[in-house]
Amino acid sequence: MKVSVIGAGSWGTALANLLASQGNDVCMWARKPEVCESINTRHVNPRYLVNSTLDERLRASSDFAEVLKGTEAVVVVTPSSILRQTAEAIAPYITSVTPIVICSKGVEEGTGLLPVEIFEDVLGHLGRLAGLTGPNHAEEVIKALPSGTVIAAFRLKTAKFFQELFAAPYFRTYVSSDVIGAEICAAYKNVVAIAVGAAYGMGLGDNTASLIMTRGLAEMGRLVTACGGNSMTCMGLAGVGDLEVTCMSEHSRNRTFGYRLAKGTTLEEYKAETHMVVEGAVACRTLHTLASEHGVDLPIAQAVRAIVWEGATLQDVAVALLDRPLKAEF
Ligand SMILES: NC(=O)C1=CN([C@@H]2O[C@H](COP(=O)(O)OP(=O)(O)OC[C@H]3O[C@@H](n4cnc5c(N)ncnc54)[C@H](O)[C@@H]3O)[C@@H](O)[C@H]2O)C=CC1
Ligand SMILES: O=C(CO)COP(=O)(O)O
Repeated sequence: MKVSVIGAGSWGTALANLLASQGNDVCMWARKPEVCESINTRHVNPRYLVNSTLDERLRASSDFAEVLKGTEAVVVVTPSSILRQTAEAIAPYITSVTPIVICSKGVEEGTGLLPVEIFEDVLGHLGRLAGLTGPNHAEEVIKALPSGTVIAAFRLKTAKFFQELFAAPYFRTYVSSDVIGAEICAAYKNVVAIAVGAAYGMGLGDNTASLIMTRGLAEMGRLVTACGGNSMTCMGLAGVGDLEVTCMSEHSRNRTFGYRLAKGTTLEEYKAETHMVVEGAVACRTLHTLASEHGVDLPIAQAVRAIVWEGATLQDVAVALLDRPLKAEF
């Protein structure tokens, strides 16, 4: 199948490589021509996953027309902050029924829209849209280490289309009809991972990490339910699965950023050092829009927001969180 992957960061590269290795005709869009040149000639992405040799059949271009010519499926893997501009950029080159799966994790600033909703807003035709999310660090998928993921779509046929497309011996794909739940979990777990990383950075222990993860999961469930999603999604790969890997893995940018934050590194310094997105740093702000709209209290997300964007100290925020009124667990 002719597949277009939009975005050549770590996750775009790993997914494009997976699809090419399964025999698909894959062309990946990268912003920088030198990245395309390196992928096409040396089969290496010079900026992300630099130690991996990519499938020789994988091609790259910085020209949307070339990448999307004759495409039968589009895989979007840009940072969530540019999803709207990505949807607008691909619009002239796709048909009104081309299936699109969005693999980015986040919530739109200002509107509170989820990735699939942003694409619906720009391109219409909700039925051909899907979201892919789960505990999937690119660093492990590129090495073909077994992973599982969830493909959520409002239309089962679309979810099954992408389930078949991505399925590989080491990549197990599940379908779900809960797009809202899956995409809220995806955005939310990154925020909790920053809090866990920060706790470790402050010298706190595994009990603290577990407390943050479990109460973070409770917050996630409240928001998913309030927004019309299925709270059971929080118990699956998109929820607790991804929460666990992002809070605990050495590969997690969000967890590492939280750790470094506690040691005095700012968001700008961390991003300049790694060239990588830290989606949770934005999501702690954008999720607030959704939470306020639905009257949901999110103390952990609020704490992360106060530290990252409002200059609060970790110490003060930790004390305030622990000082909240005592209550029943559920
Ligand atoms: N890295 C991972 O293991 C996973 C990442 N994701 C999600 O996938 C999305 C992409 O993440 P990564 O691939 O990790 O990102 P990354 O940090 O590895 O790379 C970001 C990519 O976006 C490009 N980019 C940045 N600003 C841009 C702009 N204004 N216009 C066009 N391109 C721009 C960069 O050049 C780079 O190719 C995020 O939403 C992330 O949460 C989801 C699952 C796993
Ligand atoms: O979404 C991810 C794993 O599923 C990636 O998380 P990080 O951005 O924290 O690395």
